[in-house]
Amino acid sequence: MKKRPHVVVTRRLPDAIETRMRELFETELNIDDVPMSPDALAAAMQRAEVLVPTVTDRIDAALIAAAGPQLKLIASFSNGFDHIDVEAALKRGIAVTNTPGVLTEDTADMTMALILAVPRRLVEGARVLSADRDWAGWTPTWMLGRRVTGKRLGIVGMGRIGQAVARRARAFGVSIHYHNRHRVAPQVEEALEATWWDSLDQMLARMDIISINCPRTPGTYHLLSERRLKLMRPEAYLVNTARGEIVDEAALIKLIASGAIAGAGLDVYENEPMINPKLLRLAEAGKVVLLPHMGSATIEGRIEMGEKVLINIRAFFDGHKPPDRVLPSML
Ligand SMILES: NC(=O)C1=CN([C@@H]2O[C@H](COP(=O)(O)OP(=O)(O)OC[C@H]3O[C@@H](n4cnc5c(N)ncnc54)[C@H](O)[C@@H]3O)[C@@H](O)[C@H]2O)C=CC1
Ligand SMILES: O=CC(=O)O
Repeated sequence: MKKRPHVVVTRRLPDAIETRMRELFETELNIDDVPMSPDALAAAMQRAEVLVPTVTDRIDAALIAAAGPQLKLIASFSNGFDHIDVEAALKRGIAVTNTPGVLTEDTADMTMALILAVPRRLVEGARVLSADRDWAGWTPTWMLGRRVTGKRLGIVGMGRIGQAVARRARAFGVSIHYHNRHRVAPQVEEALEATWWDSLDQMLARMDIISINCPRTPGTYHLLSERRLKLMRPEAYLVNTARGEIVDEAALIKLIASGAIAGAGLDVYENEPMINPKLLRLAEAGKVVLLPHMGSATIEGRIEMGEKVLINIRAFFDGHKPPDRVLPSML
């Protein structure tokens, strides 16, 4: 009988996925769900043929260099793969896979929720009834936000999630603009009635809402730098459900605090899980809505991500190319 591959999983996964994983592979689970230290990850990479990490595991070049020769596949339970030094892995002959597509709609829903929540002061309003309970009733001038319909949305990164955000925003009467590494296919642009901006700077200066939906790569670190954030209009909002490091967080905080940008809706942060206390104060003041990196957090999505991990591992050990290989052209 063929030897079952030895798989190490770094965090708890949905029950159904863990059960199936145990049926199919020689599986080590992280039952306590405590994040693995770099030493624990290094040890796991010494014994595993397959590592199943998530976005909270930093698989850097040093860890990959120290991995045992039996490690053949890093099958990440995530869409983004910026936590893995893919180039170093591929150089060592270790394949890398991710779980694209199955969390597109969930993450776009959460992005749209932030696009609505920030200008319409949703969280502030909800807090009035849950905490203080001192609501004196409806008044014509209290708790006024900004209208969403008729506004211009600029999407940075018009891939799967960016396009799904555009589809939703159109239904709210928002006009779609985008900046992407490459212009998207004409039929996609046409269906979304989307306007392409070759210049990110020019787009930033004209939009009411900016949504960040590009991956974190060496090229997108602080893509929204202080200089670029300063191009935004004082009435504009920034929403980021991609990765914290794409935005210069300290500059964003400064500009919101000074009124140079109206506010922000964030699901991701530069130093997760640490949150800059100044951001928490802005949240108290109703200037930002902060979510704890939960863009893809649905039961359905997490099960489908797990299924993708299973399929990728099986395909690899059956001698096929796993469907969700991260290729050098994607880096
Ligand atoms: N908050 C959350 O829970 C989640 C966050 N994500 C994040 O969302 C990101 C996007 O996911 P998908 O839409 O599935 O990826 P995708 O690969 O389909 O789309 C990304 C788009 O960004 C573009 N892009 C790359 N570099 C760019 C640059 N410098 N400037 C402008 N555009 C650039 C690409 O050309 C591509 O069209 C992931 O990489 C991940 O970091 C993904 C899932 C859940
Ligand atoms: O941020 C989550 C992911 O899957 O990427």
